[in-house]
Amino acid sequence: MIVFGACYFRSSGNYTRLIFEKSGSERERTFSAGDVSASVKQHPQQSSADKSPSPDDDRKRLDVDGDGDVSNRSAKMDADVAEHGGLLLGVDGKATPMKRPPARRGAVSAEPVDENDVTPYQRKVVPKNEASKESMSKAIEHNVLFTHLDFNEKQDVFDAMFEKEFEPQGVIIQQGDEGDNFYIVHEGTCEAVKDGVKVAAYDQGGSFGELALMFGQPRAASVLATTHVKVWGIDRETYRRILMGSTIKKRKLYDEFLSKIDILADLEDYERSTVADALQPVSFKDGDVVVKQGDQGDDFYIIMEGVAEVFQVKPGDGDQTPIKVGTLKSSNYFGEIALLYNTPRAATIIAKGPLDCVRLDRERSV
Ligand SMILES: Nc1ncnc2c1ncn2[C@@H]1O[C@@H]2COP(=O)(O)O[C@H]2[C@H]1O
Repeated sequence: MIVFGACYFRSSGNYTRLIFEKSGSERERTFSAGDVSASVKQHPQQSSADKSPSPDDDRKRLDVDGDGDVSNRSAKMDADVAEHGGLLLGVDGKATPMKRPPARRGAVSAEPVDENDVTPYQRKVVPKNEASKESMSKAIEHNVLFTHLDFNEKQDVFDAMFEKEFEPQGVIIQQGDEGDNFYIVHEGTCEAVKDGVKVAAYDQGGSFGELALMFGQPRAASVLATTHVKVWGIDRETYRRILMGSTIKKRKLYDEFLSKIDILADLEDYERSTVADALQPVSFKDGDVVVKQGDQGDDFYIIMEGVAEVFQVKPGDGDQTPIKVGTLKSSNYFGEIALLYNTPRAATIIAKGPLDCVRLDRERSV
Protein backbone atom coordinates (compact mmCIF):
# COMPACT_ATOMS: atom_id res chain seq x y z
CA MET A 1 0.00 0.00 0.00
CA ILE A 2 1.28 3.46 -0.86
CA VAL A 3 0.01 6.14 1.44
CA PHE A 4 -0.03 9.32 -0.56
CA GLY A 5 -1.77 11.66 1.78
CA ALA A 6 -3.40 11.91 5.14
CA CYS A 7 -5.13 14.63 6.98
CA TYR A 8 -7.18 15.35 9.99
CA PHE A 9 -10.55 16.19 8.56
CA ARG A 10 -12.05 18.87 10.65
CA SER A 11 -15.77 18.74 10.95
CA SER A 12 -17.83 20.63 13.49
CA GLY A 13 -14.76 21.28 15.57
CA ASN A 14 -13.78 17.62 15.90
CA TYR A 15 -10.70 16.43 14.06
CA THR A 16 -10.92 13.09 12.29
CA ARG A 17 -7.98 11.39 10.64
CA LEU A 18 -8.48 10.31 7.05
CA ILE A 19 -5.76 8.41 5.23
CA PHE A 20 -5.70 8.52 1.45
CA GLU A 21 -4.00 5.48 0.13
CA LYS A 22 -3.44 3.32 -2.90
CA SER A 23 -3.12 -0.42 -2.88
CA GLY A 24 -3.20 -3.28 -5.35
CA SER A 25 -6.86 -3.87 -4.62
CA GLU A 26 -7.88 -0.32 -5.28
CA ARG A 27 -7.76 1.71 -8.41
CA GLU A 28 -7.03 5.36 -8.45
CA ARG A 29 -8.90 7.36 -11.06
CA THR A 30 -7.18 10.60 -11.77
CA PHE A 31 -8.78 13.53 -13.48
CA SER A 32 -5.88 15.85 -14.04
CA ALA A 33 -6.32 19.43 -15.06
CA GLY A 34 -2.91 20.85 -15.81
CA ASP A 35 -1.06 21.04 -12.54
CA VAL A 36 -4.24 20.62 -10.58
CA SER A 37 -5.10 17.05 -9.66
CA ALA A 38 -8.27 15.59 -8.38
CA SER A 39 -9.00 11.97 -7.90
CA VAL A 40 -11.97 9.79 -7.23
CA LYS A 41 -11.26 6.45 -5.66
CA GLN A 42 -13.31 3.45 -6.71
CA HIS A 43 -13.36 -0.19 -5.84
CA PRO A 44 -12.68 -2.16 -9.00
CA GLN A 45 -15.85 -4.20 -8.70
CA GLN A 46 -17.89 -1.05 -8.44
CA SER A 47 -16.12 0.89 -11.11
CA SER A 48 -17.51 1.35 -14.54
CA ALA A 49 -14.86 3.88 -15.32
CA ASP A 50 -13.93 4.47 -18.88
CA LYS A 51 -10.16 4.61 -18.68
CA SER A 52 -7.39 3.35 -16.47
CA PRO A 53 -4.90 5.77 -15.01
CA SER A 54 -1.60 6.04 -16.76
CA PRO A 55 1.72 6.32 -14.91
CA ASP A 56 1.68 9.95 -15.98
CA ASP A 57 -1.67 10.42 -14.28
CA ASP A 58 -0.22 8.95 -11.11
CA ARG A 59 2.76 11.26 -11.35
CA LYS A 60 0.53 14.32 -11.71
CA ARG A 61 -1.58 13.22 -8.80
CA LEU A 62 1.38 12.80 -6.54
CA ASP A 63 2.85 16.10 -7.64
CA VAL A 64 0.30 17.98 -5.60
CA ASP A 65 2.32 21.16 -5.31
CA GLY A 66 2.96 21.19 -9.06
CA ASP A 67 6.72 21.52 -8.74
CA GLY A 68 7.35 18.39 -10.76
CA ASP A 69 9.01 16.71 -7.81
CA VAL A 70 7.00 13.60 -7.20
CA SER A 71 9.43 11.53 -5.21
CA ASN A 72 10.04 14.16 -2.58
CA ARG A 73 6.41 14.84 -2.15
CA SER A 74 5.41 11.27 -1.81
CA ALA A 75 8.35 10.53 0.47
CA LYS A 76 7.60 13.58 2.55
CA MET A 77 3.96 12.57 2.90
CA ASP A 78 4.95 9.04 3.80
CA ALA A 79 7.37 10.41 6.36
CA ASP A 80 4.72 12.73 7.80
CA VAL A 81 2.25 9.95 8.05
CA ALA A 82 4.79 7.53 9.47
CA GLU A 83 6.07 10.02 12.00
CA HIS A 84 2.93 11.83 12.96
CA GLY A 85 0.09 9.58 11.91
CA GLY A 86 -1.35 12.31 9.73
CA LEU A 87 -1.58 15.97 8.94
CA LEU A 88 -3.98 18.33 10.54
CA LEU A 89 -5.79 20.23 7.84
CA GLY A 90 -6.98 23.57 9.11
CA VAL A 91 -9.83 25.56 7.64
CA ASP A 92 -7.20 27.68 5.89
CA GLY A 93 -5.97 24.53 4.14
CA LYS A 94 -2.61 24.58 5.92
CA ALA A 95 -1.50 21.14 6.95
CA THR A 96 0.19 20.70 10.32
CA PRO A 97 1.65 17.38 11.46
CA MET A 98 -0.29 15.68 14.22
CA LYS A 99 0.99 13.22 16.77
CA ARG A 100 0.56 9.61 15.77
CA PRO A 101 -2.57 8.21 17.38
CA PRO A 102 -2.02 5.35 19.80
CA ALA A 103 -2.08 1.69 18.91
CA ARG A 104 -5.51 0.35 18.14
CA ARG A 105 -7.80 0.90 21.05
CA GLY A 106 -10.69 -1.21 22.08
CA ALA A 107 -14.08 -0.51 20.62
CA VAL A 108 -16.62 1.52 22.50
CA SER A 109 -18.91 -1.45 22.58
CA ALA A 110 -21.25 -1.12 25.51
CA GLU A 111 -24.90 -0.73 24.71
CA PRO A 112 -26.56 2.53 25.62
CA VAL A 113 -28.77 2.36 28.65
CA ASP A 114 -31.78 2.64 26.33
CA GLU A 115 -32.21 5.21 23.63
CA ASN A 116 -35.98 5.30 24.23
CA ASP A 117 -35.65 5.39 27.97
CA VAL A 118 -37.30 8.61 29.07
CA THR A 119 -35.76 9.57 32.39
CA PRO A 120 -37.80 11.81 34.70
CA TYR A 121 -36.99 15.24 33.45
CA GLN A 122 -37.14 18.64 34.99
CA ARG A 123 -36.77 21.46 32.49
CA LYS A 124 -33.74 23.61 33.28
CA VAL A 125 -33.42 27.31 32.64
CA VAL A 126 -29.94 28.70 33.24
CA PRO A 127 -29.74 32.52 33.24
CA LYS A 128 -27.27 33.95 30.69
CA ASN A 129 -25.99 37.32 29.57
CA GLU A 130 -26.79 38.89 26.18
CA ALA A 131 -23.46 37.94 24.58
CA SER A 132 -23.85 34.29 25.58
CA LYS A 133 -27.44 34.24 24.40
CA GLU A 134 -26.42 35.43 20.97
CA SER A 135 -23.55 33.03 20.46
CA MET A 136 -25.46 30.07 21.92
CA SER A 137 -28.42 30.61 19.62
CA LYS A 138 -26.07 30.92 16.63
CA ALA A 139 -24.46 27.61 17.60
CA ILE A 140 -27.83 25.93 17.99
CA GLU A 141 -28.80 27.10 14.50
CA HIS A 142 -25.57 26.03 12.80
CA ASN A 143 -23.91 23.16 14.63
CA VAL A 144 -24.77 19.84 12.98
CA LEU A 145 -25.60 18.45 16.43
CA PHE A 146 -28.75 20.54 16.58
CA THR A 147 -29.92 20.96 13.01
CA HIS A 148 -32.52 18.16 13.26
CA LEU A 149 -34.16 19.53 16.44
CA ASP A 150 -37.57 21.15 16.33
CA PHE A 151 -38.26 24.61 17.73
CA ASN A 152 -39.19 23.44 21.24
CA GLU A 153 -36.21 21.12 21.52
CA LYS A 154 -33.86 23.91 20.43
CA GLN A 155 -35.46 26.17 23.02
CA ASP A 156 -34.98 23.57 25.77
CA VAL A 157 -31.34 23.05 24.83
CA PHE A 158 -30.79 26.79 24.75
CA ASP A 159 -32.39 27.27 28.16
CA ALA A 160 -30.35 24.49 29.72
CA MET A 161 -26.97 25.54 28.27
CA PHE A 162 -24.44 27.03 30.67
CA GLU A 163 -20.99 28.48 30.17
CA LYS A 164 -17.77 27.33 31.85
CA GLU A 165 -14.20 28.63 31.40
CA PHE A 166 -10.91 26.82 31.81
CA GLU A 167 -7.29 27.95 31.83
CA PRO A 168 -4.70 26.03 29.77
CA GLN A 169 -4.26 22.53 31.23
CA GLY A 170 -7.56 22.90 33.09
CA VAL A 171 -9.40 19.60 33.45
CA ILE A 172 -12.82 19.76 31.82
CA ILE A 173 -13.45 16.04 32.17
CA GLN A 174 -11.49 13.57 34.30
CA GLN A 175 -11.17 10.00 33.05
CA GLY A 176 -12.95 7.61 35.43
CA ASP A 177 -15.34 10.21 36.83
CA GLU A 178 -19.07 9.85 36.68
CA GLY A 179 -20.67 11.64 33.69
CA ASP A 180 -22.44 14.88 34.48
CA ASN A 181 -22.46 17.12 31.39
CA PHE A 182 -21.97 17.10 27.63
CA TYR A 183 -19.76 19.92 26.30
CA ILE A 184 -19.43 22.01 23.16
CA VAL A 185 -16.37 24.20 22.62
CA HIS A 186 -17.23 27.85 22.17
CA GLU A 187 -13.73 29.36 22.24
CA GLY A 188 -10.22 27.92 22.41
CA THR A 189 -8.94 24.40 21.95
CA CYS A 190 -8.80 21.23 24.03
CA GLU A 191 -7.75 17.63 23.72
CA ALA A 192 -8.95 14.25 24.91
CA VAL A 193 -6.36 12.05 26.62
CA LYS A 194 -7.03 8.39 27.32
CA ASP A 195 -4.68 6.43 29.57
CA GLY A 196 -2.08 9.16 29.07
CA VAL A 197 -2.31 9.19 25.26
CA LYS A 198 -3.85 11.99 23.21
CA VAL A 199 -6.82 10.59 21.29
CA ALA A 200 -8.71 13.63 19.99
CA ALA A 201 -8.51 17.39 19.46
CA TYR A 202 -11.29 19.92 19.49
CA ASP A 203 -11.82 23.54 18.63
CA GLN A 204 -14.82 25.78 18.17
CA GLY A 205 -17.96 23.74 17.60
CA GLY A 206 -16.31 20.48 18.70
CA SER A 207 -18.17 18.41 21.27
CA PHE A 208 -17.35 15.66 23.76
CA GLY A 209 -18.52 13.95 26.90
CA GLU A 210 -21.41 12.00 25.36
CA LEU A 211 -20.21 8.46 26.13
CA ALA A 212 -20.61 8.46 29.90
CA LEU A 213 -24.06 10.00 29.53
CA MET A 214 -25.12 7.51 26.87
CA PHE A 215 -23.75 4.35 28.42
CA GLY A 216 -23.87 5.15 32.12
CA GLN A 217 -20.17 4.33 32.34
CA PRO A 218 -17.25 6.28 33.85
CA ARG A 219 -15.64 8.91 31.64
CA ALA A 220 -13.61 7.06 28.99
CA ALA A 221 -10.98 9.80 28.65
CA SER A 222 -9.90 13.08 30.21
CA VAL A 223 -10.47 16.30 28.30
CA LEU A 224 -8.02 19.11 29.00
CA ALA A 225 -7.92 22.73 27.88
CA THR A 226 -4.91 23.45 25.65
CA THR A 227 -5.63 27.21 25.57
CA HIS A 228 -7.98 29.40 27.51
CA VAL A 229 -11.27 27.65 26.77
CA LYS A 230 -14.93 28.56 26.99
CA VAL A 231 -17.29 25.61 26.76
CA TRP A 232 -21.01 25.30 26.89
CA GLY A 233 -22.34 22.54 29.05
CA ILE A 234 -25.59 20.66 28.68
CA ASP A 235 -26.60 18.66 31.73
CA ARG A 236 -27.03 14.90 31.62
CA GLU A 237 -30.83 14.89 31.71
CA THR A 238 -31.24 17.44 28.92
CA TYR A 239 -28.61 15.66 26.82
CA ARG A 240 -30.32 12.30 27.27
CA ARG A 241 -33.79 13.64 26.64
CA ILE A 242 -33.05 15.73 23.55
CA LEU A 243 -29.73 14.85 21.96
CA MET A 244 -28.82 11.29 22.85
CA GLY A 245 -31.45 9.52 20.74
CA SER A 246 -30.42 11.17 17.49
CA THR A 247 -26.72 10.55 18.13
CA ILE A 248 -27.33 6.87 18.83
CA LYS A 249 -29.56 6.51 15.78
CA LYS A 250 -27.02 8.22 13.52
CA ARG A 251 -24.15 6.08 14.82
CA LYS A 252 -26.23 2.91 14.35
CA LEU A 253 -27.35 3.97 10.88
CA TYR A 254 -23.93 4.88 9.52
CA ASP A 255 -21.36 2.87 11.52
CA GLU A 256 -21.60 -0.27 9.43
CA PHE A 257 -21.70 1.61 6.13
CA LEU A 258 -18.70 3.73 7.12
CA SER A 259 -16.69 0.68 8.17
CA LYS A 260 -16.79 -0.45 4.53
CA ILE A 261 -15.45 2.81 3.12
CA ASP A 262 -11.76 2.33 2.44
CA ILE A 263 -10.83 5.90 3.27
CA LEU A 264 -12.21 5.36 6.78
CA ALA A 265 -10.90 1.82 7.25
CA ASP A 266 -8.00 2.94 9.40
CA LEU A 267 -10.13 4.83 11.88
CA GLU A 268 -10.73 3.62 15.39
CA ASP A 269 -14.32 2.70 16.17
CA TYR A 270 -14.75 5.84 18.23
CA GLU A 271 -13.34 8.04 15.47
CA ARG A 272 -15.74 6.46 12.99
CA SER A 273 -18.63 7.23 15.32
CA THR A 274 -17.65 10.88 15.37
CA VAL A 275 -17.60 10.87 11.56
CA ALA A 276 -21.17 9.48 11.69
CA ASP A 277 -22.14 12.33 14.04
CA ALA A 278 -20.96 14.89 11.52
CA LEU A 279 -22.58 13.36 8.42
CA GLN A 280 -25.35 15.25 6.75
CA PRO A 281 -27.64 13.32 4.41
CA VAL A 282 -28.13 15.08 1.07
CA SER A 283 -30.26 13.96 -1.87
CA PHE A 284 -30.02 14.97 -5.51
CA LYS A 285 -32.26 14.38 -8.46
CA ASP A 286 -31.34 13.34 -11.95
CA GLY A 287 -29.11 15.94 -13.58
CA ASP A 288 -28.22 17.84 -10.39
CA VAL A 289 -24.64 19.08 -10.30
CA VAL A 290 -23.16 17.95 -6.97
CA VAL A 291 -19.66 19.28 -7.50
CA LYS A 292 -18.59 21.66 -10.26
CA GLN A 293 -15.17 21.73 -11.87
CA GLY A 294 -13.30 24.90 -10.90
CA ASP A 295 -15.37 25.59 -7.77
CA GLN A 296 -13.85 25.86 -4.33
CA GLY A 297 -14.23 22.57 -2.42
CA ASP A 298 -15.49 22.61 1.13
CA ASP A 299 -17.10 19.24 1.44
CA PHE A 300 -16.55 15.58 0.89
CA TYR A 301 -19.29 13.16 -0.26
CA ILE A 302 -19.93 9.45 0.07
CA ILE A 303 -22.61 7.89 -2.12
CA MET A 304 -25.15 5.89 -0.12
CA GLU A 305 -27.40 4.99 -3.04
CA GLY A 306 -27.56 5.84 -6.73
CA VAL A 307 -25.15 6.67 -9.49
CA ALA A 308 -23.17 9.80 -10.36
CA GLU A 309 -21.15 10.59 -13.45
CA VAL A 310 -17.84 12.39 -13.58
CA PHE A 311 -17.23 14.95 -16.31
CA GLN A 312 -14.18 17.01 -17.10
CA VAL A 313 -13.19 19.80 -19.40
CA LYS A 314 -9.59 19.19 -20.40
CA PRO A 315 -7.62 22.40 -20.11
CA GLY A 316 -5.91 23.70 -23.23
CA ASP A 317 -8.23 21.56 -25.27
CA GLY A 318 -9.85 24.34 -27.31
CA ASP A 319 -13.05 22.34 -27.08
CA GLN A 320 -14.65 23.21 -23.75
CA THR A 321 -17.31 20.48 -23.89
CA PRO A 322 -17.08 18.35 -20.72
CA ILE A 323 -16.38 14.71 -21.44
CA LYS A 324 -17.43 11.81 -19.24
CA VAL A 325 -14.44 10.31 -17.49
CA GLY A 326 -16.00 8.02 -14.88
CA THR A 327 -19.02 6.68 -13.04
CA LEU A 328 -19.47 6.46 -9.28
CA LYS A 329 -21.75 4.15 -7.28
CA SER A 330 -22.68 3.31 -3.70
CA SER A 331 -19.69 3.52 -1.29
CA ASN A 332 -17.63 5.57 -3.77
CA TYR A 333 -16.61 8.98 -2.52
CA PHE A 334 -15.47 12.20 -4.05
CA GLY A 335 -14.33 15.65 -3.09
CA GLU A 336 -11.43 14.67 -0.88
CA ILE A 337 -8.59 16.10 -2.95
CA ALA A 338 -9.91 19.65 -3.02
CA LEU A 339 -10.11 19.41 0.76
CA LEU A 340 -6.67 17.92 1.19
CA TYR A 341 -4.82 20.35 -1.01
CA ASN A 342 -7.17 23.32 -1.11
CA THR A 343 -7.32 23.18 -4.89
CA PRO A 344 -10.40 23.91 -7.01
CA ARG A 345 -12.63 21.00 -7.94
CA ALA A 346 -11.02 19.31 -10.94
CA ALA A 347 -14.11 17.53 -12.20
CA THR A 348 -17.86 17.93 -12.28
CA ILE A 349 -20.04 15.29 -10.63
CA ILE A 350 -23.62 14.98 -11.87
CA ALA A 351 -26.41 12.78 -10.46
CA LYS A 352 -27.62 10.12 -12.88
CA GLY A 353 -31.05 9.39 -11.49
CA PRO A 354 -31.90 9.91 -7.82
CA LEU A 355 -28.73 10.12 -5.75
CA ASP A 356 -28.44 9.86 -1.95
CA CYS A 357 -25.17 10.94 -0.39
CA VAL A 358 -23.82 11.85 2.99
CA ARG A 359 -21.68 14.94 3.23
CA LEU A 360 -18.87 15.90 5.56
CA ASP A 361 -18.55 19.61 5.67
CA ARG A 362 -15.24 21.30 6.33
CA GLU A 363 -16.98 24.55 7.04
CA ARG A 364 -16.57 25.93 10.49
CA SER A 365 -19.71 25.59 12.50
CA VAL A 366 -20.21 28.13 15.23
N1 LIG B 1 -10.84 7.45 21.67
C1 LIG B 1 -11.76 7.87 22.53
N2 LIG B 1 -12.36 6.99 23.34
C2 LIG B 1 -13.27 7.40 24.22
N3 LIG B 1 -13.66 8.70 24.37
C3 LIG B 1 -13.10 9.61 23.58
C4 LIG B 1 -12.13 9.24 22.63
N4 LIG B 1 -11.77 10.35 21.98
C5 LIG B 1 -12.48 11.35 22.49
N5 LIG B 1 -13.29 10.94 23.47
C6 LIG B 1 -14.21 11.81 24.21
O1 LIG B 1 -13.72 11.97 25.54
C7 LIG B 1 -14.87 11.95 26.38
C8 LIG B 1 -14.63 11.66 27.84
O2 LIG B 1 -15.91 11.60 28.48
P1 LIG B 1 -16.98 10.54 27.95
O3 LIG B 1 -16.46 9.18 28.20
O4 LIG B 1 -18.31 10.89 28.49
O5 LIG B 1 -17.00 10.83 26.35
C9 LIG B 1 -15.73 10.85 25.76
C10 LIG B 1 -15.64 11.25 24.32
O6 LIG B 1 -16.52 12.30 24.05
